[in-house]
Amino acid sequence: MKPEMETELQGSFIELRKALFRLNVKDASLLSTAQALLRWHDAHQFCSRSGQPTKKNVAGSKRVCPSSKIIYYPQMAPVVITLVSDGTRCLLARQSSFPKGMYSALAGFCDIGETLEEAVQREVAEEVGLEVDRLQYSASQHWPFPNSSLMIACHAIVKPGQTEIQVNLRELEAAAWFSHDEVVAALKRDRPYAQQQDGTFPFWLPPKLAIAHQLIKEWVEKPTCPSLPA
Ligand SMILES: NC(=O)c1ccc[n+]([C@@H]2O[C@H](COP(=O)([O-])OP(=O)(O)OC[C@H]3O[C@@H](n4cnc5c(N)ncnc54)[C@H](O)[C@@H]3O)[C@@H](O)[C@H]2O)c1
Repeated sequence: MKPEMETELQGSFIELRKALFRLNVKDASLLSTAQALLRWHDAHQFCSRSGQPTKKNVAGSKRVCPSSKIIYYPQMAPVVITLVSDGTRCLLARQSSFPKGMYSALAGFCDIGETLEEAVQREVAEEVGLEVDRLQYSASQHWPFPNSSLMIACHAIVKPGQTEIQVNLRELEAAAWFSHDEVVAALKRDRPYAQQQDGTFPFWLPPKLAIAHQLIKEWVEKPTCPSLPA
């Protein structure tokens, strides 16, 4: 591990986020994995059955309770992230906690017992009131915020006639359809945080490090998803 990354590991959660955005994608992935493991060890120092201290193995890949013999392994929570399209536009949303002006794809934790397909359909229905089908897997990513998540990214198309968004304001601040040109322009914005003269912030997209960026870029390159079955 590079010395500057070891230093970053000592930092707080906010510092970690800043560090990740400064690094290239590969180093950021290493850093986020290391930080996630450190946080997991810190949060699993005691056995949930015996209450006794657990012991880390030499590799740091698990913890064992000498009393109950239970072995604890680091875990990741599966999260689906979906770029919904109607064939010509894509649907992006923002939470009030996002940086001003930033929109992303729809994301949500999988419920226990759900398939990925069911999780995508439930999350899209819950967040924007739309039914989707024709799912296409894109890629996956480890994501350290707030704890370790396995982001599973896919594209989906709304069912015919299903384009009216009903934003669930308990989960989102806003959601909207964006044209291809609007998304292309947003991807080119190099100083997204800059406030405009009228006090508003321009529409911008997650940085390259986030799998949301990759999903959006894929859609820009193939907006009609020709590889999806008709
Ligand atoms: N890498 C990316 O491009 C990208 C993009 C968007 C979201 N994300 C991540 O995806 C995750 C989910 O996104 P979101 O918008 O639903 O996040 P969120 O933080 O709004 O979480 C929604 C709710 O899920 C519940 N929750 C938290 N941890 C859980 C867990 N382990 N299992 C089940 N439920 C849990 C909580 O009640 C929380 O309020 C977040 O960790 C977010 O950081 C990553």
